[in-house]
Amino acid sequence: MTKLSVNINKIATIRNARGGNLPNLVQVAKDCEKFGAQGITIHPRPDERHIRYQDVYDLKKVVTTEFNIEGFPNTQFINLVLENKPEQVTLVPDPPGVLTSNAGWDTLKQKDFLKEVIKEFKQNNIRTSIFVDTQLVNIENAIETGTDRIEFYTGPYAEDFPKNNEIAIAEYVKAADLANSLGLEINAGHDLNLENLNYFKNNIINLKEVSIGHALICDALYFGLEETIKKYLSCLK
Ligand SMILES: CC(=O)[C@@H](O)[C@H](O)COP(=O)(O)O
Ligand SMILES: NCC(=O)COP(=O)(O)O
Repeated sequence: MTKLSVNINKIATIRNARGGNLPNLVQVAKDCEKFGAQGITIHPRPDERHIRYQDVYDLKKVVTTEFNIEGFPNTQFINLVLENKPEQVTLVPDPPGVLTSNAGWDTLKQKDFLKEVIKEFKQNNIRTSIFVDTQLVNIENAIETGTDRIEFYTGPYAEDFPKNNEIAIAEYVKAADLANSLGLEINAGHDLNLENLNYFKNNIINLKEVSIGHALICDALYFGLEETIKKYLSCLK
C-alpha cells in the first residue's frame, strides 16, 4: 500500500496572505484526514512564508495519521522536530530563501552531517527520510547515513512525463531497484499530480508514501478537497 500524505503548505500560504486565520490550517488538516489522507506533511521554512513554527505545535495536537515534517536540519528545525516528535522527519537540503525544493542531498559529501542528525532523530524514535535524486551514488551512500527511508525528488519526473513517460520513469526504476536491494524504504514527492501519479506508483516497487501539495490544492479549487483526495487515493490503488 502506498500512503497519501497531503502537504498543506499552500493552505498556510493563502492564510498568510491576509494575516487572519482563513483558511484554518488545523481544520484543513483534520478534514484531509477525514476525507481519507493517510498523513499530513508540512515544510516549515526559516522565513515562515507558509507554515509557521507555531503551526507545528498546533498541528501536533490534532493530527491522528502520520505527521511528516520536512525541512533543512538547522538547529532551529532540529529542536522543533524533537519537541514535536512526528512519526517522520524528511531532511531536505534547501538553502534558505529557495523558491521551492529543487534538489536532493549529495549523500557522499554530506554523509557525516546526515549521520549525526539522523542518529539524533532515531534516538528519539522518529523515522527519518532523506530527499534524494536518482543518481545511484546518492542511493548507495544514503544507506550509510543510517536513514530509514529515502524520498525521491520527483520534479524531473513530473517535467519529463508529458514528453515521454517511459524515459521519465527509467532512472527512478533503477534507483528504486537499488534502494530496495539495500533495504531502504521509498517515499516520493514534488510535483506529483493526477496525470503522473498512477504511472509512478505502478512502476516503483514498494513505494511506501507520496507527499503531495501544490497540484492537489490546485485541483481542490475545481473538485473540492474531499473529491480531490478521493481522486488521488484512487491513483494509488
Ligand atoms: C521537499 C519537497 O519536495 C517540497 O515539495 C516541499 O515540501 C514543497 O515546499 P514548498 O511548498 O515550499 O514549495
Ligand atoms: N515532499 C513533497 C511534498 O511534500 C509536496 O510537494 P508538492 O506536491 O507541493 O510539489
